[in-house]
Amino acid sequence: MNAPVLVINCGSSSIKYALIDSDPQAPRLEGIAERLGSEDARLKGKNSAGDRFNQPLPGADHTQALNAILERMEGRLPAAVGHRIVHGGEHFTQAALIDASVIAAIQTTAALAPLHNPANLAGIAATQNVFPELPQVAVFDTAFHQTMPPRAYRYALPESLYAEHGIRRYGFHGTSHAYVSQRAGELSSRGTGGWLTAHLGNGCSTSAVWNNQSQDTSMGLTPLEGLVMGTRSGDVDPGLHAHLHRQLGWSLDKIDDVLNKESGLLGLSGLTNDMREIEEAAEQGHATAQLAVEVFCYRIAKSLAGLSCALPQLDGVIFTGGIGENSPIVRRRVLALLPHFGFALDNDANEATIRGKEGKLDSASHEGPQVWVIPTDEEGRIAMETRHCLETRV
Ligand SMILES: Nc1ncnc2c1ncn2[C@@H]1O[C@H](COP(=O)(O)OP(=O)(O)O)[C@@H](O)[C@H]1O
Ligand SMILES: CC(=O)OP(=O)(O)O
Ligand SMILES: [Mg+2]
Repeated sequence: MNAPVLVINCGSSSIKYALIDSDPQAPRLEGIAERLGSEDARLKGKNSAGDRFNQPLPGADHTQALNAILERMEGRLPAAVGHRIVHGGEHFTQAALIDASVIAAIQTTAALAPLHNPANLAGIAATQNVFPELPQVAVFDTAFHQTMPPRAYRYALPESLYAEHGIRRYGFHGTSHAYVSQRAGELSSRGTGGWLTAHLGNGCSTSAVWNNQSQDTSMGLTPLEGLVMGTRSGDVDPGLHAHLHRQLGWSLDKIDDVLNKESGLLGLSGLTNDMREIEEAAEQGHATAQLAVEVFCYRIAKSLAGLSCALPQLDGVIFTGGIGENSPIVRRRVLALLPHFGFALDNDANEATIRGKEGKLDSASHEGPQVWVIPTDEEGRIAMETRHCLETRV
């Protein structure tokens, strides 16, 4: 299949897209339609010459935005559409060609990812309207983590909650953890072995990967467990919900909203969910911004140290995502909290590896576990899995 694949990552008010050729080096048409449903809706992106555009789409919904995206395809029709689907439950261990039964299965897991799955389903419906002839493939964030053993995915809860209601840890950002760990295996003298991966974007998660298979990860039943994120709290005491309800009279919806949308870096700093701005404020002496960076880094280090138990051998750590790829401060502070692991960060390499650069950050002649920055490519991996799904279907 040589024609390009259109990759769609559909959120509740945005559609990220990329048109990806079978030659991974070919330029991509990519962008984001954002603030959909509002008067400020717009389509931002770049064309094949690399020129950027920013087109207002006042009041546009998902279908109208997809039509506008189609007009930016420069006459190249995709052969298939690959959708990022956040939660696939235990139904999906790999990508699936979308039909009525796949849609029904995604609907049954929607309750477990209320922020993500309904938007992903809306994206499928809108794309089927605009491209009724094209095969559509679902690529799941959870699929890569289906190799986790029970000791990692089971909560210590009554058996029936797992057996009858699917309450277990699933993990997310699987396409990213899979891509960066595989890439490290290709680039590093260590090959595929034991890698700790830290995907630090708006959502943040860590993973322990052995021989290209996820052994454990920081997110759980939902993408709220684990690290401190832009607006998500990550781990809190499981008793917190009852406490807030009984002591402050908060409803479950309010608690859910506060933990998902008002916590994390935003909650701690009281300023913003954007790490760039928090680092600037911290630099200028802003105490809550300093605390936000400190808690953020400490929780990453604590998670990586914990996940190392899942690996028979540690070959290295990989940083990725907007923060992992661009923040030498976060990388330095996380590694400084792991002195027993034998990492040896080269400060110049750390400072220089930003803005999409791939590289190893170790001091020369270091033989311990390695430190890598590998820019993630969720879209490229989704396109690859979409092709694979269509080429191997019986
Ligand atoms: N130069 C930088 N320094 C620190 N943080 C950065 C830098 N550039 C981007 N980021 C942070 O990356 C995060 C967004 O990550 P990204 O992976 O793009 O998000 P998403 O999960 O939406 O794809 C934001 O917190 C942003 O501030
Ligand atoms: C699962 C998840 O957290 O995704 P995102 O980082 O795109 O919000
Ligand atoms: Mg991202």
